[in-house]
Amino acid sequence: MTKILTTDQIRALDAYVIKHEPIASIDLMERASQQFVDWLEDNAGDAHCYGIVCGTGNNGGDGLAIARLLVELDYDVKVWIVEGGKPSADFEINRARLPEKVEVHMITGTPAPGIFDWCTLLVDALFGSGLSRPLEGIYADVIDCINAAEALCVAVDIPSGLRADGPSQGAIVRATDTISFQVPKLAFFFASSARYIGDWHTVNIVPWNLCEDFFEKTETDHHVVDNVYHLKKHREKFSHKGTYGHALLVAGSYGKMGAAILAARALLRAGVGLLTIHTPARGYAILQQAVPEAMVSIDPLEDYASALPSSDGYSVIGIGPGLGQADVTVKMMHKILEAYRKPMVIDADALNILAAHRELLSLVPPGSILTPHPKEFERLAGKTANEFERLEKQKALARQLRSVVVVKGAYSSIASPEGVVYFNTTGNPGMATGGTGDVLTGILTGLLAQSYPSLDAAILGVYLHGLAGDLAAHKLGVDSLIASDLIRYLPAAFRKI
Ligand SMILES: NC(=O)C1=CN([C@@H]2O[C@H](COP(=O)(O)OP(=O)(O)OC[C@H]3O[C@@H](n4cnc5c(N)ncnc54)[C@H](OP(=O)(O)O)[C@@H]3O)[C@@H](O)[C@H]2O)[C@@H](O)CC1
Ligand SMILES: [K+]
Repeated sequence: MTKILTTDQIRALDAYVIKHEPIASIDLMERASQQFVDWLEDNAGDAHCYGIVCGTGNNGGDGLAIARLLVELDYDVKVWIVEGGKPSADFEINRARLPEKVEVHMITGTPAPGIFDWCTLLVDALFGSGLSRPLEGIYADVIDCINAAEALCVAVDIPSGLRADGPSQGAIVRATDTISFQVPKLAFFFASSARYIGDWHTVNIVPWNLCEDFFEKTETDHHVVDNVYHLKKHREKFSHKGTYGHALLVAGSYGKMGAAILAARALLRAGVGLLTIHTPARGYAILQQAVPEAMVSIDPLEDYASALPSSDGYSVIGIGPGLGQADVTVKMMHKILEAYRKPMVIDADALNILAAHRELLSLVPPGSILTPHPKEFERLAGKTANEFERLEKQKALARQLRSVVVVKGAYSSIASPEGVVYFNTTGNPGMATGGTGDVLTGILTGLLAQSYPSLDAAILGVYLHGLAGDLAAHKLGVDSLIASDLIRYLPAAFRKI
């Protein structure tokens, strides 16, 4: 897991490295700029007319060093410096190091439209992590010109105008790519930032072994899930189906039996020992045929689940996919929550029932996993003004329920009962289709059945779900991906980790 640091912590990291490596700050800037140029060469080497747009802080200092390094590689480079603010010491050093042959344009007033027409690639080095207020005036005008230009735009560290740790206002650069130094910023994980960040990449400017101690001692609520291998349990030679738990899946209603099938198949592929599906009577034949490995518990009602014979003996209950919200189903859910004290996986209509009958929230067994998408989360926790606020509400809900709350999205966020958040990095837009959530419920229920601790199950399950999607997309492309493909590629995802 990589820790996501605040801008203050990143500043402290830079200071730590400067002191302990030790390295002069201008040399650290040189290293950052070199890494940036290496990335450009590998990924945008055919863009020959580089326009470097600089502020006068250290982000602008990076820009000037990048300009010099590109000139040394024989690219055509022009520099624009927006005047204002006291130049930083390292900016001044790199200003003096810039070869005389490089054209430097000072921007002192509103720039003319089309000012960047010459460029095929713009490097945004106006502001980085030192942004302290919304950008306006001449800076906003320059940003309008950058955003209007046809050139690709690669941001140094963070798009200018975007705040790393909180909601942004004012003008913001819309980059095609963002190269962040050492660690990604919190804003990178939110849908609302995507149009500014483009694709983000991190480059190391400090060898990890030199800052290991710093990272260990630095506390943060936010992590990136980049490896889950250590979480995976191994299947023992002398194990049997009892070893891997007996899951109960409560899913499906009239017109939504597909959700039950998807969740059940994923549950089995996640390695559960035994599976029983409780389903409305109409689902009996469907499920027996579609999922022969599962047993079926049949509800007295034809179309909706209304009465579970007993929840005793099951290692875990997964509830929600395709369940519907009929009054009889609400009553059944109330009874299950009163009787069952082991962790549950709660999704879809089961979440909507909790949102509409808030008295049930206190009955959620500690250690459960809730998997709302943003709309379901809003129903549960209320509207929020932005994703930073939503993240805080997510942590609060996880603490309140002493459970894991997963808000699904491009970077699904997984909040532990202690309010620590893990952002998942697998998955792709092909997964934005109906049924993929049901597959996730199945995977998580299957892992909980096998006695994975709830947080491990959530981190591992969300990662595997996205990885199965990535492997499927690699073969099939993102446009035609369907939820069943995730189940088909789940075995390969397990093998891969
Ligand atoms: N530290 C290191 O060792 C390394 C750092 N590196 C690089 O440094 C970057 C951080 O540099 P930085 O701290 O100098 O901040 P940066 O964003 O360039 O500008 C700050 C200036 O802008 C001003 N200002 C702020 N908001 C404003 C506004 N709305 N409108 C107008 N002005 C505004 C602010 O003024 P103030 O807030 O003080 O009034 C201050 O003068 C980082 O992102 C990375 O690229 C790398 O080289 C690796 C090594
Ligand atoms: K920038």
